[in-house]
Amino acid sequence: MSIFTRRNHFPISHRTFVITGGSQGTGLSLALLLSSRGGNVCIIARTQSKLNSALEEIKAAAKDPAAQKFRAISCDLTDPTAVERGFEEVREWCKGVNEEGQGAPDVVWQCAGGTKPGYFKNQSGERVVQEAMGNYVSTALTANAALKLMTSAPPTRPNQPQRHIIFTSSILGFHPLPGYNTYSPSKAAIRSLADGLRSECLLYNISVSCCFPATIYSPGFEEEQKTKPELTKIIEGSDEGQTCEEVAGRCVEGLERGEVSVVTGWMGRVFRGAVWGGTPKGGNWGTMVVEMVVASVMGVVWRLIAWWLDGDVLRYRKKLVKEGKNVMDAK
Ligand SMILES: NC(=O)C1=CN([C@@H]2O[C@H](COP(=O)(O)OP(=O)(O)OC[C@H]3O[C@@H](n4cnc5c(N)ncnc54)[C@H](OP(=O)(O)O)[C@@H]3O)[C@@H](O)[C@H]2O)C=CC1
Ligand SMILES: CCCCCCCCCCCCCCCC(=O)[C@@H](N)CO
Repeated sequence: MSIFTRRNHFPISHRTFVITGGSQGTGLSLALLLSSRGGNVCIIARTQSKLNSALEEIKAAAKDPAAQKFRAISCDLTDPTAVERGFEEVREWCKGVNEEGQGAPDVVWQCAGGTKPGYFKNQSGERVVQEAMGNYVSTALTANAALKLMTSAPPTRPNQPQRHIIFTSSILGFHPLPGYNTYSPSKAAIRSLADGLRSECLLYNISVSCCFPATIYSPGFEEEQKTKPELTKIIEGSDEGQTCEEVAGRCVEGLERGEVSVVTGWMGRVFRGAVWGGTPKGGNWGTMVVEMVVASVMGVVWRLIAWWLDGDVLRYRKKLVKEGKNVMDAK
């Protein structure tokens, strides 16, 4: 951590990035940002057609199109065999990108994930499994494959910046909300994995960070709105939301400052402060002091927020009863 200097902890130019979920939404915005700053970018997602059009956009955004390299890999990250195969492709691609033929990327940034919100009892058993797979299991498999690659091809350049694995959780990974109960536990599990790996990866000199965005107006969010219960929309109403570009930019800024738990706005700060825990937050001394103040205030204030959030649920129940609706059938 820098005390007096402002070292950039997240150099981009000439480095090699793998972005899961890079075919749309936040992952695509990140890929575009990294490309425009001179990074080599490989995106991973399932749907080939979306990968193709995203790759064209990413190439068009390049800072130095003649020198930068790009790749799209179709892979279902919930399937261990597919992940192994996908990362073999990453290894081969990296060998061609790095001057020294290093068969590993500098950064693996995980953005794949999503949810179909709904009351938990209304979700199918398959949905419960799918969300655990699509959010937590896919992330764990990707981190596993990324670490295998990074440790089998150690850095060879003098003063090569630390390799880096970046996770994407959500503020719901700090504290869950009604309507998101197939999703929030997976995002909390991602937070736990990031915490555990951050410590374990000190062994290999590999950095691990985790980003915690709030509402992002992405294609995934548009889909969410179709099944989201009215109650969830009411509770979420106090969050302004951000565009994909804004979230991508804020995450990169946080990483440049050396933050380990990266939030993208004040809502994120509040949630992170409520779940202070033992995770180092990173960043400089100034931000650390601010975080400590937020955390100590939140220790008290979160009691009130939790009470207010439960109040939203109870008020909504009252409203349904008053309208003569069956609460058990709420959707
Ligand atoms: N939108 C929001 O409000 C918030 C989102 N987040 C998190 O941020 C991340 C990005 O979200 P958002 O921008 O909404 O993303 P989108 O839902 O718009 O896009 C998701 C991306 O992930 C890919 N993907 C999904 N499942 C898999 C899979 N099994 N294997 C490979 N790729 C997969 C999709 O491509 P394809 O379907 O072709 O595979 C797509 O590229 C997610 O992890 C999300 O949970 C966090 C906070 C808020
Ligand atoms: C003074 C402070 C008051 C705090 C009150 C709490 C308000 C709750 C805002 C919830 C926002 C939900 C973001 C969900 C993001 C997400 O991950 C999903 N969209 C899935 O993609």
